[in-house]
Amino acid sequence: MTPPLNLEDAQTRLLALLQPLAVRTYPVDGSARLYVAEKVVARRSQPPVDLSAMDGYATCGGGPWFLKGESRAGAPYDKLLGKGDAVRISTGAQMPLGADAVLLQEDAQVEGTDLTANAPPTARFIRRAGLDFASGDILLEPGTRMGAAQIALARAGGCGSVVAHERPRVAIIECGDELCADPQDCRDPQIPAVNGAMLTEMAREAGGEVTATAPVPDDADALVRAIESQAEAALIVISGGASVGPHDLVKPALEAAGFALDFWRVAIKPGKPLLVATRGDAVVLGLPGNPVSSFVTGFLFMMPAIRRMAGARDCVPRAVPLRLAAPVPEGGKRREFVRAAWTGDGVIAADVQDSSALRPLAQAQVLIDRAAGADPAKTGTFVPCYLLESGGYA
Ligand SMILES: Nc1nc2c(c(=O)[nH]1)N[C@H]1C(S)=C(S)[C@@H](COP(=O)(O)OP(=O)(O)OC[C@H]3O[C@@H](n4cnc5c(N)ncnc54)[C@H](O)[C@@H]3O)O[C@H]1N2
Ligand code: MOO
Repeated sequence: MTPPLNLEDAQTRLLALLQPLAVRTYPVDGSARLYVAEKVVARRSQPPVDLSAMDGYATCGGGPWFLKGESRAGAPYDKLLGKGDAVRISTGAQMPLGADAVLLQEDAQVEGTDLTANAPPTARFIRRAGLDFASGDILLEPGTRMGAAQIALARAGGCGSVVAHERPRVAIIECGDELCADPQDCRDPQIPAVNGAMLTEMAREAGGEVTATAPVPDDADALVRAIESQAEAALIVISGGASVGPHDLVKPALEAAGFALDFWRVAIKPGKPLLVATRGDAVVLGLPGNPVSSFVTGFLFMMPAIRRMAGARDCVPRAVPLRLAAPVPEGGKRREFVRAAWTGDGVIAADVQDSSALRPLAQAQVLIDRAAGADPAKTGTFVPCYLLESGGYA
């Protein structure tokens, strides 16, 4: 048996098997979780003209001023202001020609058409044309993930569509005789199947278009049939049966279906018995069945694999240093991904780190990356952490 790979080598091997998918044009409003394949370029400037950043008065020169009219958002005042002139102005309304400052409404005194100030007007409240971007600027680089802010930016730039990679088709197969599809109708010794639903969410978050099958029994033929039925998928993810027991059938089933093993086992905890196999262009990712092992390997391997096919610039999660709010013991034999909760004061590792324990996982905001054999770390130490809500994709 070859020794387990280290994490980065295993991720590199998996990603090298996959290519970004074809590109097409998508309406910008439907582009969430896609990765742009071509630069998104501004077709207009933002703001297109100088605007007021506050409600108040656009003024020209020192006061007092004579109020000549109003500039509202969408309805500008279209005459030139001379010294001593002012107009009422709203946030987002165009600065009239000749105006050089904005007087805050709170600092203004108005009597009829006479305006005086308790504090001087300032040019700081003018939002200059092109402050955000100018026409022709690159708004989004290829490989950027479309999300709420990116959709807003592309729209602001006058773009109605983006060119992005197709969503990778991902098939998720969970296996085990003990698994029951309906969590409400599950009698001992059956257990509710959780990994399929969990990995489906994670795969969608990474940009995949997911098909999940009902749990497959621990039977090599049934598993082969399930794999063959998903032959259209760019990535087949199998959860469970990846270990060494007599009912751990994934490896033999894959061999029977003509897949070649690329690698098996990675030196991480949880998640050691991960496997990758290929047949032609088809790639199978076999994740260990313990739910937390499936989650962690889904996070470290499945999501990056999907991002790679979806054309992401950065595929693997990125760690950020966070402060320990409680000490952690020395690292074990394998590099460990420790479930931890974020408090205002820092991160606290959960007491229970068993790879079957879903409660500490669901209460965690981060995974602390603990090197094998790391020294014990005290409160206040900064440790590398992966943020779970963003899929570790910063
Ligand atoms: N002799 C050895 N035994 C084990 C080793 C080893 O090296 N030598 N590795 C252990 C490690 S580490 C892991 S992780 C597990 C992974 O095993 P499998 O991938 O074969 O997973 P299963 O045996 O199928 O299931 C493990 C556990 O998780 C539950 N499970 C599985 N799938 C689901 C699901 N979809 N939803 C909910 N729960 C699920 C299953 O009932 C088991 O309790 O192997 C160790 N053993
Ligand atoms: O690697 Mo297993 O995932 O330790 O439980």
